[in-house]
Parts: sequence; structure tokens; C-alpha cells
Amino acid sequence: IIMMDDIIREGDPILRTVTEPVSVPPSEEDKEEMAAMMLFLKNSQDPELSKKYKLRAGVGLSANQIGLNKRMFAALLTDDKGVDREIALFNPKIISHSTTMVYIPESEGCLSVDRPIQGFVPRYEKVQIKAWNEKGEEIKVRYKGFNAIVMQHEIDHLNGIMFYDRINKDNPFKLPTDV
Ligand SMILES: CC(C)(C)[C@H](NC(=O)Nc1cc(F)cc(F)c1)C(=O)N(CC(=O)NO)CC1CCCC1
Ligand SMILES: [Zn+2]
Repeated sequence: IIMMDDIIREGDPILRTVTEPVSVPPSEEDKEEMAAMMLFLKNSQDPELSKKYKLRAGVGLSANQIGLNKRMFAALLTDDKGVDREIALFNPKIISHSTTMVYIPESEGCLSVDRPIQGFVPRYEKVQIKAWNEKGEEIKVRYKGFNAIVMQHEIDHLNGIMFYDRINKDNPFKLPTDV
């Protein structure tokens, strides 16, 4: 069962690794690991369990955050109908995106970062992602708004990019041009 202690914090080189593609269809091991990552997110969003085990309410977790050099991540999102969606993507790739950018005014956080960081993280407002699912099918999915931000945050992890890499060094609150 993944707990906060299993989540690798910044400073560990694996968070700066471009992770290896997984085989498609995903192996039994890949699927077990993905299930554990998804269970962590569910536990972390459960009021009792998150309090009991001091879990930060997670919306996304990439494999390298638990030490696995694998191109896969789990996300637990609420769709625009308010329904919880478990997203398990293998070898995800952004294949198209809006020109419009968005950002979270309070900046982003990260399960692997234990310090508050200020500054705008420019993200595409909409993304289309190509990936493989647990059944080994190639899928194309579209996200917008906060859910698109989560996808981009997790795919960045798989490429060794941390959210603060994207904050403008000279002016952290510089608005991206077409936001
Ligand atoms: C770093 C942390 C604050 C734990 C963040 N959680 C989060 O945004 N929780 C949340 C937000 C909601 F809107 C509704 C809800 F139910 C729970 C998170 O999981 N991540 C994922 C991460 O660190 N992945 O590596 C950071 C987010 C910042 C922008 C997108 C993902
Ligand atoms: Zn993160």
C-alpha cells in the first residue's frame, strides 16, 4: 500500500529522469503498480483515511514519484458532471493543445515538494492526449481546465520536469502572453 513515505521528494535524481516507455499491452507488474498508485489517490481523497494516515489529497501520481522508471501515471479527477474518474495512462503523449494558456493563481503544489512555491505555471487550457490503457488499447482523450493542468503536470514528471521549472525566473507572476 503506498503511503506518503513511499513518495520520492525533490532532490532524488529519479524525478529528473526521462522515464522509459512501458511495453504495450502493459505487463501484470505494470498493472499492479498502477493499481497501487490509483489506490493511493483514492485513499488520499478519502476523508477518514487521509486524516488517519496523514495523506495529502492527491489528484495525480506519476510512476517515477514512487521510484519506478516507467512512463505511466494515475490520476483521480472529477469530470464536469462531478463524477470521479480514475485515469490510468501508459506512454501518454500530448498530441494537440490549445494556444490559450491557463494557470492556477495560487501556483501549483506537488506530492514530491514539501515547500510552498509561488509563481504562475503556464499550462495549455486544453490538451489532447494519446496513450495506452490497461487493456492495451490506444486511446485519445481530451481535457480542459484543471484536469488538463493535472495531465500536463504528470506528463512533465515523466519527462523529469518539475512544475517550478516553468515559473518565469525574472518575474514569477508574469502572465503568459495569451492567457
Ligand atoms: C500537491 C497536491 C496539493 C497534493 C495536489 N493536490 C491537489 O491538487 N488536490 C486536489 C485538488 C482539487 F482541486 C480537488 C481535490 F480533490 C484534490 C496534487 O495531488 N498534485 C499532483 C502531483 O503532485 N502530482 O505529481 C499537484 C497538482 C498541482 C496541479 C496539478 C496537480
Ligand atoms: Zn507533482
